[in-house]
Amino acid sequence: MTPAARVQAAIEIFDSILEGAPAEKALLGWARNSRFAGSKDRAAVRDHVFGALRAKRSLAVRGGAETGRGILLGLIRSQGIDPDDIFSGIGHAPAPLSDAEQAAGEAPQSDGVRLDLPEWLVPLWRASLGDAAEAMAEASRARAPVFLRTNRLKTTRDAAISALSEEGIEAEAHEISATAIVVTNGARRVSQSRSYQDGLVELQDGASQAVIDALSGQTPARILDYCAGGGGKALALAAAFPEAQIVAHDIAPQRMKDLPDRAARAGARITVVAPEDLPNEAGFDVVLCDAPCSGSGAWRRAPEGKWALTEARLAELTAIQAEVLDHAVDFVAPDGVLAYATCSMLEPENTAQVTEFLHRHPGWSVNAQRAWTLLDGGDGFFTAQFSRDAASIS
Ligand SMILES: C[S@@+](CC[C@H](N)C(=O)[O-])C[C@H]1O[C@@H](n2cnc3c(N)ncnc32)[C@H](O)[C@@H]1O
Repeated sequence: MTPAARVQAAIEIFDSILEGAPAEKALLGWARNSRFAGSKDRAAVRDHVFGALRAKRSLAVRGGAETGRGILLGLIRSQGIDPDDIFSGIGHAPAPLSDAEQAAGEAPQSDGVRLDLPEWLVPLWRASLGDAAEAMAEASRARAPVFLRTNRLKTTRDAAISALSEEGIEAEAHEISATAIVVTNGARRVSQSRSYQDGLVELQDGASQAVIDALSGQTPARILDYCAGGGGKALALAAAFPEAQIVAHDIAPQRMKDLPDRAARAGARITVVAPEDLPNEAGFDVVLCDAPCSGSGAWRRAPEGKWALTEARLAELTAIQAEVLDHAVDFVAPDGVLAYATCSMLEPENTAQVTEFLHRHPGWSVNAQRAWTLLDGGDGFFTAQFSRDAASIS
């Protein structure tokens, strides 16, 4: 495919996203119907679509319309490419620009457009991030780095980097976590590599790994991953605490369906427990609640979440987060730790949850709290650890 044909494909895919199709589904549908497209074409089209999604509002202004064509025109302009080279109408290229499209492209006006955020979110974004708000909005428009976690059950970080290098994947250690590796070249080959398939490394964001590092002062015998989902954190817990029994739970147990296979590949022992069986369990030294959240710290990876978030949805999420904490607290051993985490940078999901939890649960204190922003290299994350006050342990 020519560069221009790739842009035309992205325009059509973006139109179906604007009509309500999930981005991954729209890309898959296009790939299935475009057997002529090679892997480089698919990667380039995907980059266009996700690049456009991350900055949808400002690009629509630059391109003069909230359509696939307008937004992709905005993307081409933002990349400093002459639109006439792409919008030529030759072969499978998009049609030449109209006079109106030639004239479009003025600078974005409102804060929401300039920062590429939904308008209602701008004040909350500023209140949550303070001086870093603009930098974080800008960083949310960039592509996320590909992070791997060294699986310490099988290897060391240096050995994993060497093994990747032998397979032509360049990677280096990242300071965000003692297990973190960032891929500098060959990211698309990771999932097919021996290093990945043999379980030396897992795909996991760096800040996600740092949340597990934050528990390193503990010597737990039993750990409950209360919101285990696909099991990324459960696997990291199993590697960080090889002596501990790790129990994985999720309100939607089908989300954990791949966990036994992932654990086998990683050489990790994880017990998956069904929600109806959880009441038979108690007395965990660590209970981790990696709660459902807005995902605002991970919008570089999942930009659709940015545009889908509404005030009502945020209120729903904060209610679920409080409920998760209130249920999970019963599973914590008397001298155990309740750890809360979100991949969000929004205050109502983070410090406000901590304050409200302490109000609802007298006799508990926070003993550690930490936030990571995109400037730390990984996703935006938050964690807090609670424990019972000595006087309330009987
Ligand atoms: C952020 S995801 C977990 C990601 C996972 N820990 C990982 O590292 O891959 C949040 C999970 O919480 C689960 N969840 C939502 N409400 C819950 C509840 N009330 N109790 C337990 N899990 C819940 C969701 O099904 C979802 O899988």
